[in-house]
Amino acid sequence: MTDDALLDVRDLVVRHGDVTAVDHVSFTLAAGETLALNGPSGCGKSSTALAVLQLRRPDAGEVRFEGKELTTLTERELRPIRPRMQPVLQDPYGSLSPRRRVRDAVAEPLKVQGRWSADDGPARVAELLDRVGLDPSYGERRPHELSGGQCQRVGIARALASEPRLLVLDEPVSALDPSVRAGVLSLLADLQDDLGLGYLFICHDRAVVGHFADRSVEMREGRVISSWPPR
Ligand SMILES: Nc1ncnc2c1ncn2[C@@H]1O[C@H](COP(=O)(O)OP(=O)(O)OP(=O)(O)O)[C@@H](O)[C@H]1O
Repeated sequence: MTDDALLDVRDLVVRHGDVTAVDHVSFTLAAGETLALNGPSGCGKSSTALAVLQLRRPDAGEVRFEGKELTTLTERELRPIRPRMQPVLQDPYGSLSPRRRVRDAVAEPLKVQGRWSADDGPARVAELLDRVGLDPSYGERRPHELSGGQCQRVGIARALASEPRLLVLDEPVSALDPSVRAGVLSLLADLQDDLGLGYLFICHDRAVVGHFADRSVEMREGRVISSWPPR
């Protein structure tokens, strides 16, 4: 176990009925680093991501985040930790409520976590939108009034509202037009530089992985079959 790891996953196992989706997977991730989970459809990437986030409790193994073992914690004990590890999902529209304005989607984590005040809450939302490259006037829009790339930026702003240390990015650019992918990846790189975030970056596209990740592990049928650079 490495002391300076932001995330240290050991022998993770996730079963869906008879299917072992994740079969003794181990990896570490440091703050400020991007680790890609790469591999074909069905190899267990999303199951790994959900188990890291404790959105699906693993069947065995350890998930140590900021030095704390999460798999043995109760839901109540996890509550203060959850904001610090945030997912960003593939489908930018699906992760936002269609009826809710952008400003309310970004404000929600602040309100739920008791960090909202009428005095400075709206300014914080405007600042978060600006941080992801959106004019604060976009706060008045609803998801269907945004492009896919803008919508994904809102998803990132919403994740940042929780002041996370780790983003679990599950195919964050796969649903986007090739022409807007580079912009979103470059935003993620800037945010990582500025905030020292760790990224667990799930991606099936090797070209994107090679360009964006510091390290990668390749999965097949629930197992890690290789890692780059080699250990
Ligand atoms: N909720 C579930 N119930 C039953 N089986 C599941 C469930 N989720 C995943 N699986 C199975 O577990 C295995 C791993 O799936 P998982 O979604 O983790 O892989 P993936 O690499 O993320 O695939 P994709 O890139 O298509 O999302 C697959 O065989 C899948 O069918």
